[in-house]
Amino acid sequence: MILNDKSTTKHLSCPFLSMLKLLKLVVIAVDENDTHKTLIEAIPKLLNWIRSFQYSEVSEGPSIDFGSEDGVKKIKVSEVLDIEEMAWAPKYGLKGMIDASLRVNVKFNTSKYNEMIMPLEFKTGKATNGQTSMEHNAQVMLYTLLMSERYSQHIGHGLLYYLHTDQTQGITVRRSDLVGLIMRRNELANDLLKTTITQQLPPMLQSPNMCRACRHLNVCTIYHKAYVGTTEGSGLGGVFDSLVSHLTNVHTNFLQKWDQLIDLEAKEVEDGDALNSYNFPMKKFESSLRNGDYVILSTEPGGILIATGVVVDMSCSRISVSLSKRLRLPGSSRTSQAQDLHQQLWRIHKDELMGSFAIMRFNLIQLFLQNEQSSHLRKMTVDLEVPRFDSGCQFSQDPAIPYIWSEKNLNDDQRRAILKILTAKDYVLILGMPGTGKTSTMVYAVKALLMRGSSILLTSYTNSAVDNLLLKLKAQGIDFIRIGRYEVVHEEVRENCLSMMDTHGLEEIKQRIEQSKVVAVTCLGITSPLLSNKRFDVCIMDEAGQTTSPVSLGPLTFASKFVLVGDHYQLPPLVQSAEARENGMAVSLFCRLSEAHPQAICALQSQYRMCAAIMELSNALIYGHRLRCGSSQVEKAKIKYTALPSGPTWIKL
Ligand SMILES: Nc1ncnc2c1ncn2[C@@H]1O[C@H](COP(=O)(O)OP(=O)(O)OP(=O)(O)O)[C@@H](O)[C@H]1O
Repeated sequence: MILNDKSTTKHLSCPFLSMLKLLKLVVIAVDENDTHKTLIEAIPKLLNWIRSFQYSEVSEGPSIDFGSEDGVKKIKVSEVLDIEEMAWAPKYGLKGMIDASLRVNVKFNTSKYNEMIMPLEFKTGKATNGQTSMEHNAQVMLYTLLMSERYSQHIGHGLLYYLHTDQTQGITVRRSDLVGLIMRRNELANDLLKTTITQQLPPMLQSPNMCRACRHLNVCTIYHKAYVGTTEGSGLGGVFDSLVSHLTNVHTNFLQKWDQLIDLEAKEVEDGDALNSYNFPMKKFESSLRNGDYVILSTEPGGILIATGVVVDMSCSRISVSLSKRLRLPGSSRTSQAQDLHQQLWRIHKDELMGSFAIMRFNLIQLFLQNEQSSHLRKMTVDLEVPRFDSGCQFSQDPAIPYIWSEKNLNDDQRRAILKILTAKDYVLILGMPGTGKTSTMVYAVKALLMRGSSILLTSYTNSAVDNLLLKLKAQGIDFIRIGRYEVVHEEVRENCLSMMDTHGLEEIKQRIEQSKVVAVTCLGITSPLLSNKRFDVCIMDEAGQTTSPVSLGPLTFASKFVLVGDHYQLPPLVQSAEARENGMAVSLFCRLSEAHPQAICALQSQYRMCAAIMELSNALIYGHRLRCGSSQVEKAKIKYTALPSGPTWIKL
């Protein structure tokens, strides 16, 4: 069926629409019809490739040029071992994802065919000469190295297929080329290592032609300015100045400080107990893994990376990981595959690249880019400029103000907090002591902002805090979109996840996101492609007192003003490295802004969770008697306890 043009096109194009929904192709900002057309046009070429290269007893296979040393060879593909194979070689410090891993029969000068394993790399563009072609060749050569390690055999050839020109090129690996590539890799690794030890970055290339076209130019120049500082050192003259002239010493010190703190914390986590290995079935285990964590699966012993996935379920004896494709051990035969997988001892560890540190670094650098949004956020969070508020009299026509005054479910503190949010031009800090109705206040703040027509990004560090707020919004009949992986979202909120909605194609997805006034996501979920290019009037962040600054900054970049809700008297952000903690990593943005501008704080002090005697303990120890009971019922509340005849002897009434 796969080799029949019509049915393959039909087969591949039908699930395409639903695939679009799942893959959230909104990110690449392409027209759905164009994408569809590209795919449909590619299918005949791919089928043709498969037809001509597939193994046959009768045909010789196409002739492929493997370069001056090996010349032209006839080749036939006898088996596709894997597609998108994760190849990771800790020995060389390299990893990659191979488009297709093939078993190939190659006819050398004799009449005999030799069986070989080789990588096939697809390129959608043309075969060019110059730099690009060199990069493609180097990529395939490195894949052969990774595959040699993975399949425990020497792999010395590879294939490159250019879809645009329908050309297949053979690549013969020369030892000298590999040595050159490994040396470049080592130079890079050495520079990175030096950076972590001496806090000095490698020099810039100082090549205006190459640098101007480089997509990392912004980030590279910002780091260069922070660590080295000079225009001469950049080798880019005026271009460098135009990219970084907006950065002051305060900015570069901030960037350096947080960059180093993130390094310290990342090092601690990597060296610490983030690695967990389990055997199937598992004995009882202790783990720092959580549902929803991105993980890497590798074999033990050997440390060969097999797959990446997401933890979807955990109990004390079992861990379930959702994988994007079938699990397969390289070198294992089809017949023994199931048994080999079962007998394998597995190592499962957190994929930190997909995790918080990469996002923290990304957020940090975003703050220093030269654009209007970054500039405003920088003024507030780095320069600590005084936050501005409108005077209430400007809002005589604003429906949100009378609504808040008339809302009976709010107490005075909560009302004052929401009015402050409505009048803020930059940001507000809501200090919510325990049980004082932070969540309820956020719900009514959302209602009031919606009356004004504002768009709102709701966020928090944990999925549970985001969903807790959403459940209350739902109870009030407020519509929202929840961005996040289905498995980690509260089941009553799942129908608000885009992947669960009945949408028809990209345009509708884009429209729904565009039109939705309330979008909710965790602080680390902001890298979702669905949020690219989306702007909000306000970002409301819960648990802000427990979230580190570089994590908090991410969601704030999406909005014109922000509301941080938290209580820095409760738990600070969790920081594992003692050195990072001592140097300020556990000081949240909420805490920093509270200390810099107490006038931006609105405190919720009436609590509904503790009777007077219990509250007094919190008051005496932490809150300096600012906490009060929200009602006399709360104040006098008592638990009615009826002692059971066999009840614990230590409880005495
Ligand atoms: N204005 C109010 N009048 C009466 N009860 C209220 C009021 N505001 C909140 N509550 C009640 O107080 C309790 C705590 O509210 P909520 O969960 O919103 O507080 P929180 O500050 O988010 O809690 P936490 O300290 O766990 O973060 C809830 O039972 C809620 O119904």
